[in-house]
Amino acid sequence: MTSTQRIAFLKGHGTENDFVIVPDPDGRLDLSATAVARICDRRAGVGGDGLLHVVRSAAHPDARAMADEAEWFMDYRNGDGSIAEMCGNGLRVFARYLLHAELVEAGDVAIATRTGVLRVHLAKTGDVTVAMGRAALPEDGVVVEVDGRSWPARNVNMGNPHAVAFVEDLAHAGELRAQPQFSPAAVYPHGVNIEFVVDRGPRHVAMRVHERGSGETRSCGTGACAVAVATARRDGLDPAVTGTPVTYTVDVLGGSLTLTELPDGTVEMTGPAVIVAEGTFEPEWLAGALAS
Ligand SMILES: N[C@@H](CCC[C@H](N)C(=O)O)C(=O)O
Repeated sequence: MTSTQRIAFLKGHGTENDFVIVPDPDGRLDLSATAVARICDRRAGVGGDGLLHVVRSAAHPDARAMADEAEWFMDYRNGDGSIAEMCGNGLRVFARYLLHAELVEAGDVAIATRTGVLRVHLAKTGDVTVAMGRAALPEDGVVVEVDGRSWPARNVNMGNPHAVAFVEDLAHAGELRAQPQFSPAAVYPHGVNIEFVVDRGPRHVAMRVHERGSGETRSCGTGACAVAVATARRDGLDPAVTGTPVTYTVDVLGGSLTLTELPDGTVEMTGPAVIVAEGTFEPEWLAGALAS
């Protein structure tokens, strides 16, 4: 890229988990962690919880092997520039962008991610449904602690790591300006996303989340999946045993998501995905960010 080129970006969100979308079909941009953090900076950059780098699978080393199955790769980055395996809200927004840019047609779309190829059902408008794969729930005796209170937490892996703690009051999670303490540290060698959950009614819960690499966000799609599965097990429900799908509504600060666990153990997530704005980076500013 030369400093005179105008590079486009878009802004989007899914239940107010917001993303800078950077289309780069041929994988020409070298997005270092520092460059991503500068773009996601809410005061000195565009601002977002994370960044969705839109690249053809064939043009990215992490996705080349999936190119026959999925033309597009979601190269997701957290707001601090770190790479995460998966982002559920991001995947809905990514799919909405592909349709918006006429890169795919409405219907069923396969998208490559760092957890493999995932399938998205995309109507021309409205909510997006994503097949998020299976949750793994190893029994690890995880404990989460905030401001002197502690709770046992369920370790749930949705491609990325989660600790789900059931609390009496979401305010007990505190200000979530920093990562809550957790133990044993060895369970999460690469960090963890931590969800705090309260009951709202039958098969209906609410959560707050502290995300690895982004801080407190107003929603986390993989977190909502983890919460739905952890709540189902707490409630004595397991679709793999009963053969009956189980659906939970999970309220997040930025809206509501619907999660269904199917008898084959996979989880479907349905929720909004909104493109908010389109623009171009100032070439000099972007050149500085990319060089940092
Ligand atoms: N907000 C995302 C999760 C993004 C990745 C996460 N912060 C991690 O590091 O694992 C979602 O909607 O799933």
